[in-house]
Amino acid sequence: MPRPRILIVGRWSDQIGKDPGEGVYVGRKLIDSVARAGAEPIMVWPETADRATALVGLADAVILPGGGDLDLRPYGVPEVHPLENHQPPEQDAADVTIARAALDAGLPILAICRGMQVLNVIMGGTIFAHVEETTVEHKGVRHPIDIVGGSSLEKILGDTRTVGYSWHHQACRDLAPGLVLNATTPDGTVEGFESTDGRILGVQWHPEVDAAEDPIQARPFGWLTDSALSTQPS
Ligand SMILES: NCCCC(=O)O
Repeated sequence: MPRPRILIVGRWSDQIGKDPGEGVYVGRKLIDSVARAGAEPIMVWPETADRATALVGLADAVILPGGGDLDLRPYGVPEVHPLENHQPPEQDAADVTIARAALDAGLPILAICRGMQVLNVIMGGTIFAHVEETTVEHKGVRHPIDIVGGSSLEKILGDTRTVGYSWHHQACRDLAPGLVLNATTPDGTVEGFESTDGRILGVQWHPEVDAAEDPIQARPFGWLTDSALSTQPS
């Protein structure tokens, strides 16, 4: 069976390239995590919904990676929080068009941090524009989580109750229809969700950061590869 093809939406940066100084990239740890799980990582940067649909048609699964903040104004949040760090509209369009196309195609999706928040709002959920620091530090730490018993996440992570590297100032508030909570931090922050049909896994932390050294953090990529293989024609 061929290695499944996993699309990863690129991240915009003004630190890449010489002229005009903008580029699109995927972090090395994310690429390595996918390859190590037995799949082929393919970076994509769609600029229209039609291109996103065409790209998704070539793939077996999708990763919506982490990154800066989504502009929430198109999703019913009129005020921009002063600490929001919006990405260029092209970044939001790339993530949203691929996410919508993957949902339409029924492809497995691993949504990480920003990707999880993007998926939640486009499916009809809501986001906290800024989460004040509580008893749980959310910036650059590995913190404890409570995992919902019987969830897919529990099957994936087993007995571990500490997430990998986590850095965020926003968080999912109300989950969209079709998504169910699978993990929270002790302060109640949403740390993960999954779809009722088993095709979507969202994690607020970044499993790719520790996946090379920590086999548990590699498991979400194994889950995505297995899910992608199960959708390939036999
Ligand atoms: N909002 C983008 C994901 C990272 C963060 O919440 O800071």
